[in-house]
Amino acid sequence: MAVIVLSGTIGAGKSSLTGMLAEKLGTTAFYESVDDNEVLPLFYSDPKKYAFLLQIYFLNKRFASIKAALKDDNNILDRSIYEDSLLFHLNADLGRANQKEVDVYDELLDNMLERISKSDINTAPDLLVHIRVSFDTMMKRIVKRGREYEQIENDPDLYEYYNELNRRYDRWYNDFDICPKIQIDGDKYDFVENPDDAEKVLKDIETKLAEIR
Ligand SMILES: Nc1ncnc2c1ncn2[C@@H]1O[C@H](COP(=O)(O)OP(=O)(O)OP(=O)(O)O)[C@@H](O)[C@H]1O
Ligand SMILES: Nc1nc(=O)c2ncn([C@H]3C[C@H](O)[C@@H](CO)O3)c2[nH]1
Repeated sequence: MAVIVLSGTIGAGKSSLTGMLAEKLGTTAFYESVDDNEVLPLFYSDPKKYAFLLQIYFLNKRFASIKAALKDDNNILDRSIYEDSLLFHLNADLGRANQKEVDVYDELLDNMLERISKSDINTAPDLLVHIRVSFDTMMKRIVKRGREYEQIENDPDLYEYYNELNRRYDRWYNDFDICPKIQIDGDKYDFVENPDDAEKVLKDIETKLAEIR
């Protein structure tokens, strides 16, 4: 059994492409807990207080989704577990988590990752689909989607948070070597509004899947 995982910064288009890909492959989409996530608005209102709690919340949900997704072939997860650490370490570097919290988190994540390591072909993802967007596109998409707590007009500090997150994502993707990967240009391909772009992106992913299997 194997899964396909999406990755990318906030607003990159992961949920959108997850749904499209699951429909195309006739499989199930597993979405990140957002609308039903009571910790997320708390985190945006007071990041220092809630960064660690949010991270544990996401890690727990993510692990449950992975276990459920692994029950069938080709299910799609709208964010990989490998990005959680990137988000948490950014928050820690911004002083929103202390060293003890970082140590506990890193150890917990390592423990969980042992169960889905790249040496285990039954649990490691088949493919990571990374949607890369420029900072400019990221900002436009966050506005377009309109989640209140993510808007810069409500919290100007988010500008630097998003900017740094986007920069770190580029490095993270280049270094990623857990499973085969493919990058989608989310600036170039408007796969949400343009059916030709959607077809091209889905075809590229299917070609890559055929190549690696
Ligand atoms: N390629 C695209 N072209 C045009 N609009 C897009 C594209 N990708 C996403 N969008 C739009 O951008 C917004 C964010 O997309 P989506 O929710 O899929 O992102 P996400 O990566 O899942 O974000 P998050 O990590 O915050 O959950 C939505 O309004 C979506 O319709
Ligand atoms: N701090 C933090 N750590 C995570 O692991 C994480 N995963 C997602 N998110 C935030 C980003 C979007 O606002 C929203 C939807 O992706 O949730 C996270 N935030």
